[in-house]
Amino acid sequence: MTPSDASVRVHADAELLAKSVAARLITRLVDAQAERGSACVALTGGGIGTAVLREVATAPARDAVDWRRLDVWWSDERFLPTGDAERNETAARSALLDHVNVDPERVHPMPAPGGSYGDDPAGGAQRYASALREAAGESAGFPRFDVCLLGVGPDAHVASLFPDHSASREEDQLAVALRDAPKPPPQRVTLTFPVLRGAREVWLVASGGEKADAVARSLDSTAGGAHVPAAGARGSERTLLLVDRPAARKLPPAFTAPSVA
Ligand SMILES: O=C(O)[C@H](O)[C@@H](O)[C@H](O)[C@H](O)COP(=O)(O)O
Repeated sequence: MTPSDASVRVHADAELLAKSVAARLITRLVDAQAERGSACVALTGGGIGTAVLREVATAPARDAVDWRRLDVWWSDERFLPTGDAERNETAARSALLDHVNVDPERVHPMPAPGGSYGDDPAGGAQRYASALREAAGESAGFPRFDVCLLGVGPDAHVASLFPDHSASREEDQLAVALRDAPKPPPQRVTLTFPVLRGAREVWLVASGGEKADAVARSLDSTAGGAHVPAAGARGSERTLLLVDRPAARKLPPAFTAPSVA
């Protein structure tokens, strides 16, 4: 299936961006549950990604989502002990998951050191890939996320897919380990592009002027995901680039008028 081109929404500042993405996420999950009886989301880490989850937790319409019928995955994780403050899982639980009635059996954190695979992130990546396959059943190969939420690094990385890293060129494994991530901590587990691109919708969320270059490069469909990961992250049905005005300042003028006041 041809990846979808990105549509851009610009909001005045980071707070309004986080609130807007939260409202959009609630509506998207409600629609998915109405259409298929359940919804499936992949969360990310980082400042704006976690801010979105905090806004979901306090949104008036929060409980329009049937939290018991939601499957929660992660697109990447820092390979740190469970409960470590630097884990994306820890941030997501604190921001949202501990405040809503999710089914613990349907929340799938990425592995931490000390599991059956020991302290090897590669073993953790293999374990997560097996969990993805088990959840999808034989036919699909891995779950199709209704929304794959991704932050964007200043180097245009998404999840833990960094420019020109071997993980960003991986097309067979569903999840891989890094031991040399440019963004600390160095040991990480990440989904690969085939899984991200299997999402119905990919949402790239970025705030702040330091992301302006990466945001502009993310629209370059000729760049290729290995060199510009944000340009390779596309949903099978829809891709949204959701940014605040500072992050949009290097986009073509047509995009920089805010979608809302
Ligand atoms: O583990 C991580 O750090 C994230 O998964 C990473 O991909 C993050 O989303 C981006 O680096 C943007 O982070 P900020 O929004 O904090 O800039």
